[in-house]
Amino acid sequence: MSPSLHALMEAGRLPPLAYYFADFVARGCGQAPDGVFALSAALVSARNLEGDVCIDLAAHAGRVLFADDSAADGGDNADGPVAPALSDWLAALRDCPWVGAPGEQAPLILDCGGPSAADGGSADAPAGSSCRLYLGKYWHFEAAVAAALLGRMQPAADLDPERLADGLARLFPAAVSAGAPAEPDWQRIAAAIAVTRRFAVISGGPGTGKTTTVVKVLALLLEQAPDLRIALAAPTGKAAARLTESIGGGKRRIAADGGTAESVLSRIPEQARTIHRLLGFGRRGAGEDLFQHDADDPLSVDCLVVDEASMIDLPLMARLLAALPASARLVLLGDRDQLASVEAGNVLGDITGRGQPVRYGPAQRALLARVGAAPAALPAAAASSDDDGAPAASTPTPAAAVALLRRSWRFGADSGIGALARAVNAGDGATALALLDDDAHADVTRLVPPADDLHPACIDWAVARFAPVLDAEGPEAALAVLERARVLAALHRGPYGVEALNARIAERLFAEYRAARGAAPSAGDRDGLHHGMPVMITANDYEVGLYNGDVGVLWAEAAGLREPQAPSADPVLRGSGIPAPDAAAASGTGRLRAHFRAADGSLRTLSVRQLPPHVCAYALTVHKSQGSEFDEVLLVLPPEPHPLATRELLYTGVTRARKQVTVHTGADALRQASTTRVQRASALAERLGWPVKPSNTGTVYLFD
Ligand SMILES: Nc1ncnc2c1ncn2[C@@H]1O[C@H](COP(=O)(O)OP(=O)(O)OP(=O)(O)O)[C@@H](O)[C@H]1O
Repeated sequence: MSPSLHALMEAGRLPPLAYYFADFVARGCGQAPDGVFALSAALVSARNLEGDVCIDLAAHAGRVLFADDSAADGGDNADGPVAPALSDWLAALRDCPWVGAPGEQAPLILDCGGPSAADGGSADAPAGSSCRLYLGKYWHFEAAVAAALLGRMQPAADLDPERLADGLARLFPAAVSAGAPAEPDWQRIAAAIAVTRRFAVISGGPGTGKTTTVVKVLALLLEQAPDLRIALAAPTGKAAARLTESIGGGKRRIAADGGTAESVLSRIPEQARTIHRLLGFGRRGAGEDLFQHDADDPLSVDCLVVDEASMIDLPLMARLLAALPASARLVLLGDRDQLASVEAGNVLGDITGRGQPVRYGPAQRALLARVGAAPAALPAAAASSDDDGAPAASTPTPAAAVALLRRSWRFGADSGIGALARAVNAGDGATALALLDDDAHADVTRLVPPADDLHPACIDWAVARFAPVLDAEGPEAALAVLERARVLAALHRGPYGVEALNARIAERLFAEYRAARGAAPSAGDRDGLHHGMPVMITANDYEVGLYNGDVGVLWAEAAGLREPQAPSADPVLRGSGIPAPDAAAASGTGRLRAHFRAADGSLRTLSVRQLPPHVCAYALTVHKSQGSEFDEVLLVLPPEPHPLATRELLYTGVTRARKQVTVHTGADALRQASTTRVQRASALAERLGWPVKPSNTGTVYLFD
């Protein structure tokens, strides 16, 4: 007999949230607690927590669910519940009043309207093979995002093509921005797409010039419409700060080149905000983020630019689009090959076709040629032979809104990081391994882990980079030191996870500080916090104004020392490697305060008692590192292949490094990660009109 949902939860194979949701809805509509409906609800909820927007029933029908990943048989554990055959499953779901049809309000929604990723959309697939089951509100999020984007897919009206062609020629002079003679100027093409369309995505790897291009896009738009109201946003405070900095840099470069009038440049804003701040301080209602701006109170903007779009999850994208007036332009910047958002969805990946080649039809190519942005014949990557004979596209395909930047200006031909990122992105584990192991590239190295433990050099690496934080002159300088290097890991738990890494790094730093000075660094009065420690916020706090992913540093006001104490008996504090502060001793030292860099670059200071939920951040998960870059990165993967160590994770981790990356990995683990792709179930790509295909190779980048 297969275990009950309750037993699965107790065994850690079903998240409690998924169990309680399934139990609640099954009871609510009078279904058996372990019946098909409860099982379906538990599966949808559990998959949603893992990032899927829906489940494709055909992909699960007849299979063991909630298999034990840690089982010796590799997870194919026969004692899990088995999903019904597809036809039985559909009949049971259709029989249940709490399973709604598309558009209805219900806890679960069954949508059999689209093609299925599981069967590749073949015409002779069995009936029902295209059925997806959603948590009700996620169906509505997905439908709303698709509708809002499809509503913006037509080319922009009211453009002066001659003025645009002139502006493109000024801002993208061929000698500067085209690379090798045969290579099209992708930045110019991207700019032309973004200006001529109401919705555009500019996707590219690190240093491919996304921000450089978008500043020129804004200049071109302002040359067309001087009163355009522009807003800049990013998903995290860190990403917003970087966007602010890059936009400022881009404006200065244009000013130096004289590409446009000073009066135009002065109207390009530099200040980027977090999406949460842009939408207005919200509150949490019924477990959801609610914002001031929505469809009833839309944003006062004509053009919104959002950076790091790969980090935007489906619910946030739905809320952002709801608050954006239908007439406003939207330009998304990001890297479609990076990891998807932490929460459910792979919005940028879906919008850009899940790694499929981007092919422009005749209408798009004619438009680009008209504004002088397309060479007479775009190469195969941009123009497909199979659309040559197609009728002029009256229905725009989503590819028309997507521009891929393929040349990195940051990583030259001799850059190991660039070559490594390219190899990983192409799924070429053998080349990636060779790059890490040969001596030709000093900027990429590998630490070969011992069989069953972390290589001790990992902790040495971190201590060498973080010890200077404790000697910094103040919190500003400490943040600057912290921003230079980071340990990134694939996992949370176990010897290779961020929890253990943080504990070991903190313990060593603490011990070395005490050995050198005869006193421990100042500690806070809770949670093992101490002077010089980086912290990352893990939940949005609208009142305090700190958001998930923000990183700050704890700093004792009068960089205080106190007497060493015995290690804590408290398991939480013991886990952090920090002795428990005794209140009297702590009060005699400098008071610990937390400092964060605001989006405008200034420092925000608050007491540790005001800190929203947070974790120690010497080591971060790769997911949490999105939107940040560091000079040096140590990327810790488990020595053996692991399902969470994927190509997207490896690529994202490697490309967080600007100057040096060290990868802690076994050879098989690296090869396997390079070929394992993240597949999140969703129908957004198909809703937007992309053909149903599993994602294939990542974007290929050209280097100097
Ligand atoms: N066409 C170009 N010619 C010369 N240098 C360029 C060009 N485009 C971008 N660069 C330079 O490359 C660097 C990266 O550009 P930019 O910041 O715009 O890239 P990005 O894709 O936004 O980077 P990030 O990975 O930080 O998001 C900048 O120093 C910029 O000046």
